[in-house]
Amino acid sequence: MKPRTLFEKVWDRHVIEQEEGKPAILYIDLHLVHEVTSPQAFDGLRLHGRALRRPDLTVATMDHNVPTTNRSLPIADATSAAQIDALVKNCKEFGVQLYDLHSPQQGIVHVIGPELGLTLPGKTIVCGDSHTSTHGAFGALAFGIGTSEVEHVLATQCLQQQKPRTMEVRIEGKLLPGLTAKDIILAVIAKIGTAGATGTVIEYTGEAIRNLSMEERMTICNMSIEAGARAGMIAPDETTFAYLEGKPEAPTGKHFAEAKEDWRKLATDDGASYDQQVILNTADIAPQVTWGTSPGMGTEITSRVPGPEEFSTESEQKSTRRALEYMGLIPGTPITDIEVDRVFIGSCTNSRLEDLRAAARVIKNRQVSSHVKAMVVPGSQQVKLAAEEEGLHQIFLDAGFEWRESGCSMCLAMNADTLADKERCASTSNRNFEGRQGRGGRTHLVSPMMAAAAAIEGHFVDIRQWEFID
Ligand SMILES: CC(C)[C@H](C(=O)O)[C@@H](O)C(=O)O
Ligand code: SF4
Repeated sequence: MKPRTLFEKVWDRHVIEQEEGKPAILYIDLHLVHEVTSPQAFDGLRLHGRALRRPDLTVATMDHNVPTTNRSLPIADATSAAQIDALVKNCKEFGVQLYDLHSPQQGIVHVIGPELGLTLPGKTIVCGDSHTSTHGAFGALAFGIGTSEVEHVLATQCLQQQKPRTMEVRIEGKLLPGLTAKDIILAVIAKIGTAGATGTVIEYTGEAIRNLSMEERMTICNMSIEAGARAGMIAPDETTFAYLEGKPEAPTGKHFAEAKEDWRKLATDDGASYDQQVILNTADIAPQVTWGTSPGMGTEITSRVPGPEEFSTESEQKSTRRALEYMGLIPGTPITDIEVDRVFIGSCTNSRLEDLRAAARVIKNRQVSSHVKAMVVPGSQQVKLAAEEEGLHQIFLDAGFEWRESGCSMCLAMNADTLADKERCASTSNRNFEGRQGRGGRTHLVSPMMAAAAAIEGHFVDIRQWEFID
């Protein structure tokens, strides 16, 4: 048989029908649902008198709209309250397991899937959410779908899909202290651009990737979509299996051993080829800070804010000019001179236990700068609890951070957590679009360590040169 990539193997296992020149029909193993992109889909089912094809393969949580403060109070925002109520009602009516506002397993959909062991190697996973690519860290084929497709999957458990092309992103070298998975993926996007991987599924390979923990791998796959890719994947290995063993929904005992043998077969075969290839070495990557209004507008902490003339095309020059104006930045300013008003540690990119540990290590026995307001929003209630058991919350609170309940929060400001006009934020999230964290708000994407150091110093600092206890 012709050597195949990880993506091709998972794809082949799920094609139900493939007519020449047409999209394939894929079987979907897991459908994750949240409150923003599901109400119309459930309405559609009702309208056509349809039931759910596989309620047992459908799991819902509420994350985008949920308050991160006291949850016993009613939700003030009418749209948020309506979406949350609709999800409760729909899940009840259609028999879907829901982790609601008061569930100990509630959290951002891409954080709870892996932590519950729902996300497994070789699965096809969809959700009405672009960052579904996160789950590819386990060697699943996981991608975001639109609301009409959500309805289609609810009704049929299948999806029409054009076969994507493949791209290998190989990261060579080792990660030195201060450099993180977030810096790798921001550097990849800065290099290839936000459309660089359009129409492809990325497979991340190389020594640096193999040495990453599962949580770090999720950070990488999470942002694949910001490079334009359909999905990002990493071949499952011992790190993956160790993470999954004992997770509530993962196979157990003999079944786990059998599953492991099967999952091992998913790795890309020797001699398989990709349609495109990008190679980076960690030696050439420094901690990253975005300066503009797209995740590709990023640079190194040791660098300066670029000017429009540094870009070759007229359209790049125009978008740079506009981004600098929106961000209130002057070309030539050293990145380390940029002062921040707010720090947000959270989102499905960087709100897991290891992220919180990394940030806590930086801030321990220090104080948040007097002109900065900083908050930590754990990705799930389970992350929150685990962090509290280790005393991380106390480190954050002692330093002057707020410690909140889990959800998307200020990643996209659909709840009450927003930036004010012109407020500047060091954020561990994945999108820095205009208005993303609140109208007129200015977002700089960074790693949790870099965000923590910015909270303390009040401006960006090179974490590698900054003294912190390791
Ligand atoms: C609300 C949802 C549709 C959206 C997405 O698809 O990604 C959100 O999660 C985001 O990060 O912008
Ligand atoms: S945390 Fe942000 S990126 Fe992730 S699902 Fe929520 S809104 Fe989207």
